[in-house]
Amino acid sequence: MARFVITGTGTDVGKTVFAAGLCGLTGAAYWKPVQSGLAGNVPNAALTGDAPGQHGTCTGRTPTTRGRLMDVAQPGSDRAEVERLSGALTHPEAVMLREPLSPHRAAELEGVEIDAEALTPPPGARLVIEGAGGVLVPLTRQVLFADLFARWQIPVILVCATGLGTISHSLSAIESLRARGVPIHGVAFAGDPNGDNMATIGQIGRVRVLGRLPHLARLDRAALAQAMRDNFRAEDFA
Ligand SMILES: Nc1ncnc2c1ncn2[C@@H]1O[C@H](COP(=O)(O)OP(=O)(O)OP(=O)(O)O)[C@@H](O)[C@H]1O
Ligand SMILES: C[C@H](N)[C@H](N)CCCCCC(=O)O
Ligand SMILES: [Mg+2]
Repeated sequence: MARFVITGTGTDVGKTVFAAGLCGLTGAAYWKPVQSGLAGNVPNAALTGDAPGQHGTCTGRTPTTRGRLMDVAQPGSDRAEVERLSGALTHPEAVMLREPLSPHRAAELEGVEIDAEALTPPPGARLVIEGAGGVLVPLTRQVLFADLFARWQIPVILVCATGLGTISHSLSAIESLRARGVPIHGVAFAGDPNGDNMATIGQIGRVRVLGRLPHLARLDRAALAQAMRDNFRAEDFA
C-alpha cells in the first residue's frame, strides 16, 4: 500500500507543495485531517456548518467539532492548494479551525476539543496525508501529531529545509518520531541545494534521502510535476 504521512520540521517548510507533487507523481489521493487558519477565507456560518447547503458530505470521522466538513475545498486551505497543484482527488478535512494557530489552541478558542482517537485515515491504496506544522504539534493538550502517526503506523516522509539550521531541526524531528515508534520512509528536502546538509541528515539520522524539491519561480501544476519527475523517483513511493 502506497500510503504516506507528510510531516515536516515545522510550519511553512513546504509540506503542502511536496504533498501535491507526490499526489501528482503517484496518483494518490490527499487528506489533511486538521486544518487551522481559515479565518478570513470562510464565512463563520460555513465553518460552523450553520449555513444551509454548506455541510456537504461529512465524513463523520470526527463529529466532535463545530468546525466541520464541507465536501468542497475551501479557499486558502491546503486541500485547495493540493487540488490546484495536482488535480488529485482530495478528502474533506475532519476538523477545520479558524485561527492560524496550533490546532489545540485554535480549537480551544472555538470551544471545541479535537477527538484525536476519532481521526482515522480514509480508505484507499494510494493516499497522502498531511499533518499540520511539525511533528510535535499538539492536537490537544494531551495528544501530539507524532502520537497520532504512531497509532496509524503509516510510513512518514519528513519534509526538511536545506539551509542553515536544518540539521538540528531535522535530527530532532527524526528522534521524536523514532522515540514513538513511527515508521520513517525517508526525508524530502525543500529549497536551494546544500549537499552537505542533506548528506549529514541522511547519515546521522539514518534515513533515506528521497530527493530535493527546488524553489519554483512559477508554482503551477505543470512546473511542479516536472520538478517532481526531475528530482524524485516514482519507484521510491511504490
Ligand atoms: N517548491 C516550492 N516552490 C515555490 N514555492 C514554494 C515551494 N514550496 C513551498 N512554497 C511556498 O512556501 C510557502 C509554504 O509552503 P507550504 O504551504 O507547502 O508549507 P507547509 O509546510 O505545508 O505549511 P503548513 O504547516 O501551514 O501546512 C507557500 O507559500 C508555498 O507556496
Ligand atoms: C496555521 C499554520 N499554517 C499551521 N497549519 C499550524 C502550525 C502550528 C505550529 C505550532 C507550533 O509548532 O508552534
Ligand atoms: Mg500545509
